[in-house]
Amino acid sequence: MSQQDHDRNEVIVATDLEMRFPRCDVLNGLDMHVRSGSVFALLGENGAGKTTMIRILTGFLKPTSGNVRVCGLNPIDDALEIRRRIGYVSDAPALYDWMTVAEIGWFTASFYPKGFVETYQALISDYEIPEHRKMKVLSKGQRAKVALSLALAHDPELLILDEPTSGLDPLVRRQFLESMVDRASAGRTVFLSSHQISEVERVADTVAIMHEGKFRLCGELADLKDSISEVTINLDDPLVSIPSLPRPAEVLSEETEGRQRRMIVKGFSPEICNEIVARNGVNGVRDRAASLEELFVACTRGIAALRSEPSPEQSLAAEVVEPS
Ligand SMILES: Nc1ncnc2c1ncn2[C@@H]1O[C@H](COP(=O)(O)OP(=O)(O)OP(=O)(O)O)[C@@H](O)[C@H]1O
Repeated sequence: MSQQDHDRNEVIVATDLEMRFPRCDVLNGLDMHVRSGSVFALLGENGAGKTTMIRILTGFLKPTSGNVRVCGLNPIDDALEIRRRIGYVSDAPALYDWMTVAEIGWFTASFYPKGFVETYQALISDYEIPEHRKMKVLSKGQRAKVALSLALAHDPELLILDEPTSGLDPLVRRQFLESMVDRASAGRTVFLSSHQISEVERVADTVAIMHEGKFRLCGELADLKDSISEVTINLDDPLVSIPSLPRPAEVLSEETEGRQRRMIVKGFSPEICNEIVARNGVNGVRDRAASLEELFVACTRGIAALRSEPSPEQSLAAEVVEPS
């Protein structure tokens, strides 16, 4: 790590990252800080740019602009050194099909310090994979286990995983997730992208939700869950309009069903709740902590809904009802 990153205890630092492909802008000024000793989970819809981000971190792709440091190194200038220091499993690991499970371990060991083969063999044996079987005849899950073993065998300070549990059966999945938490407790860092929200909820301490090329939300999972609520407002009349919530509340998504308005709100408080309850036409307000899945939907689909044109019914409400 560079002295500066080291002082801040950050293993990945990205600032103002932009990635533009012809006809497709994937990253639009993204900032990211990953604390060492954490499990950092990157969530996003299909095509949000998770793999693109990981390819930039691992030096396979040069960003259009912006700065990125991984373990204090520049992924383009120091790509080989970064790949030696980190462990990386892509969403479609390229493994030499003509080699056996044992041979691929010996081959990969030549790029790493002593001790690699022994650790690799121990992991392969834990996963119950026959050493002398050829890679090309392994099942999808067995290949995923070999790829993970190869990425873990040099005990990297940073492990980067693109969709790590796809192909693993529930038992191995659970074992694997627990081992990621153990790594973080031992001071190692795990950076993973995933669609499995319930898994992320179990293992991650920091979560980032990517949307339109930026992090729409990023923070410690416990803090995000504490600061974001699902708020349900019951109205006397479906046409009653509710003026915007006072600051610091921020509405991430909103939907109306009859007389009920349901919002995902950041920074909701008992004071704001009392203020809404006191308004004319409001029958009651309920709030509860939002789940990670609700946050994800709010930050992706909900944003589009908030930006879309108001329905004729909503416009009418705005015209005919004066806020109290
Ligand atoms: N080399 C490329 N040239 C042009 N467009 C690309 C290239 N690589 C990726 N893209 C586009 O960038 C966008 C983000 O792709 P990416 O694979 O990073 O998404 P993702 O979040 O990993 O998606 P998924 O969850 O489906 O795996 C997509 O629209 C994809 O088509």
